[in-house]
Amino acid sequence: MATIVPTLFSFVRDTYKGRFDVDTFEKEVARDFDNQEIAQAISKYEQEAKNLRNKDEIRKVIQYIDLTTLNGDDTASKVVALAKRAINPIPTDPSIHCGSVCVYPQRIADVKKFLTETKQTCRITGVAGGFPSGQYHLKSKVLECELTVADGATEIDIVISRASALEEDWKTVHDEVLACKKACGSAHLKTILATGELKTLSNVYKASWASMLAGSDFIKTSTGKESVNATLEVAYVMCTAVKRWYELTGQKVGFKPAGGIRTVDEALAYVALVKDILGEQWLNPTLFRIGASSLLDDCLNAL
Ligand SMILES: O=C[C@H](O)COP(=O)(O)O
Repeated sequence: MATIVPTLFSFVRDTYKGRFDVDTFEKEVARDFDNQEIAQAISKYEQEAKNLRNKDEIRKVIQYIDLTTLNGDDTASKVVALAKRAINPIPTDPSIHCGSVCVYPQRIADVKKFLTETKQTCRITGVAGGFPSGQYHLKSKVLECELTVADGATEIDIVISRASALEEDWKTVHDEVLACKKACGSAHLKTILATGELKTLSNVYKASWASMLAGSDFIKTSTGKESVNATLEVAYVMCTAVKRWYELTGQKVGFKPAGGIRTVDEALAYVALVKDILGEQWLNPTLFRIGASSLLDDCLNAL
């Protein structure tokens, strides 16, 4: 049994890798979600968040944060200040670091230069691949990923084509993510589903599946630029997909809720959800991040 299980995992993984078969996809994603069951689970997570609220958990939340600025007026000095904050978010405790610093492609080189000159390390996330609308030629999405990695990004957050998703063209969604994954080389790929624009939970599940099939290292809820960003409801569906993927392939895909998460209580509800659906093993920055521009302020106020 001990040898059969890894063999089965690698067989399933190799069957899926880089391939998209419409029939197999449709069969795997043909599932409904019970809204009442999700609502009950969410109120449980919100309750548990209150129990989790203590200094140790808040310190952990800080380490999950991809500390983000994604504004048109971002400058070198602004992103360097953000990187300093991500490296040492709690001035009295140099052992704590944020998950990464997350900026637009044109600002990656500024962060990289600062880290090189000061001999410091920090993961650098670049949003790329037509962020945030996804309404660009694939060639330009791929080039943007390549350039962003060349400038020093260690992680790339791309966004799926909502047009293809809403037209139920899941093969195109998959193929675009796959092309970006190849363009990222060894940089980690986080794929944003922009769930607020996907209309149904079934679409959220399908988008999760297409993204994981294409090799995403993480799936992420939102860009922060949609009118509806991260919710516990879509987190429930995405983590259910991550769990199913793990059961089938043995591969752990990370989860990143992002957009509109501003308070410790909100963040801890996501922690409770991940713990319940995926287990403690997902609760570390390798597999769980929170994309946020202002959550760190509330964490520091609560310490
Ligand atoms: O990926 C991260 C999000 O863009 C941050 O969104 P936020 O500014 O609402 O925290």
